[in-house]
Amino acid sequence: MNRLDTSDPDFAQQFHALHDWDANLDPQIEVRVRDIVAAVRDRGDAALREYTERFDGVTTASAADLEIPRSAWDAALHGLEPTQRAALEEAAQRIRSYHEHQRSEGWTFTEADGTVLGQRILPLARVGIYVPGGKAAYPSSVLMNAIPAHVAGVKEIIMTVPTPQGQVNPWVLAAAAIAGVDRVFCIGGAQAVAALAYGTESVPAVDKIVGPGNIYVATAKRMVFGRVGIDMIAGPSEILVISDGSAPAEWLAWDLLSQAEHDEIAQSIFISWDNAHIESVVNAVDAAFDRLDRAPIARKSWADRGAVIRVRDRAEACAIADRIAPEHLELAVQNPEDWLADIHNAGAIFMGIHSCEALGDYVAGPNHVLPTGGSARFSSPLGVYDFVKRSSLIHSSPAGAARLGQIAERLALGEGLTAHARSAACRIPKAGS
Ligand SMILES: NC(=O)c1ccc[n+]([C@@H]2O[C@H](COP(=O)([O-])OP(=O)(O)OC[C@H]3O[C@@H](n4cnc5c(N)ncnc54)[C@H](O)[C@@H]3O)[C@@H](O)[C@H]2O)c1
Ligand SMILES: N[C@H](CO)Cc1c[nH]c[nH+]1
Ligand SMILES: [Zn+2]
Repeated sequence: MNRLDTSDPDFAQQFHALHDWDANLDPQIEVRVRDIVAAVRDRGDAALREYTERFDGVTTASAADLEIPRSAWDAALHGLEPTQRAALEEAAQRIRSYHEHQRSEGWTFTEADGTVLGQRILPLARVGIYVPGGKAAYPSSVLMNAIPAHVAGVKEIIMTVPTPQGQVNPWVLAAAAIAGVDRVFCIGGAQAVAALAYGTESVPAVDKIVGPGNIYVATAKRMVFGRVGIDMIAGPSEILVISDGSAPAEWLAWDLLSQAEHDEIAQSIFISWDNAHIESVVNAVDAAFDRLDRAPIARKSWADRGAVIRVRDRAEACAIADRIAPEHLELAVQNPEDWLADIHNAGAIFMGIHSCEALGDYVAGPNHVLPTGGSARFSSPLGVYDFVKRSSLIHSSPAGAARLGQIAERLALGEGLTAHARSAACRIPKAGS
């Protein structure tokens, strides 16, 4: 774990290094992803089946085997223990009711001359949701991706999820059944993104691809953007905990490790001004590893990318949080509402010592697909707004066309665009007519 202290003269340099999560990524990844995307675009199902065999160890007798039939999801749902099913259903219900608040309506207004202006909002027709499945299965991510799409009114939701060595996670399938997914394909990585973007004989092309994934998924999403919409480029998961010492060290250790266990390149950062509290949390983290199923992943993440930053005071803590712009920010402090005015950049803010990130990851209701890598400076959690598009409406009255036509004509002539000028001018009644 990296130890930083804002009073250290090297702080700026060390802080910069902490941020650079993609500095050591293999540049060959981009080359490989480009080849995969091109192959799926050009050779469709044949390439998709080859990559699914190579990267996930899944051999298919025909392209039809890439799709997981609805009967399998229904069986998975019915096979869950009643308590497991109730947990998924309650999480789904809470996520749905939270996202219903994000619905927005179109609007119009009428000007004095009768011209009507407005905006229409319509759901996207077909979206692809990428559910990660390489190192762990994420039924919660099925709910977080599919439910806002459903609330937005998307007509068709196509889900892809890799199934390494053919292991289909029943929770993932059950979540698809609960969340209103329409079709599920057992494909992952860059090849799944390419299939959704370009379509193959089996996988329909979609309008937008959403959902988190590893570097292959993120790189492929970046490449197909423009051909289709994407939600964001989500990098490895992150948590930043700021503590005034009011939470037990052990609670905060679990919070930090809850992100470290996702991925070797996930990042957990702890900030406080209280030296004794910092040491207690560091010791609590060290003592916790042996109790983790995914200890090797968490150890590596904490060792390489984890950090403890000692600050002088609360103002410095807020300034650093804003510079990091974390995916998740836990304000493990008393009166967290007093801090909000000083925090501007964070994907999700967990307020007070009882609001741990795990609640938000699964069941609180807000979305867990969040901007990472500092992109919370300019982007937002996945939401219903990601599954709609807006069209402007212009319904000019004759009087409006006559008045605005004169302005448009003048501006068009200024740009040297004669057809534009004539188009506007021909709607201006001639004097005396
Ligand atoms: N932000 C969120 O909401 C959220 C939620 C869950 C998970 N995550 C993150 O998503 C990521 C999931 O990663 P993952 O790997 O477990 O699953 P993944 O589904 O993103 O990736 C698995 C796929 O990667 C491809 N792949 C693996 N090695 C490859 C190689 N050498 N060459 C080409 N392709 C290769 C394979 O096609 C495989 O199917 C983690 O970083 C996790 O932290 C984020
Ligand atoms: N913390 C992840 C988002 O960064 C979401 C997740 C899914 N399951 C557990 N956690
Ligand atoms: Zn998590």
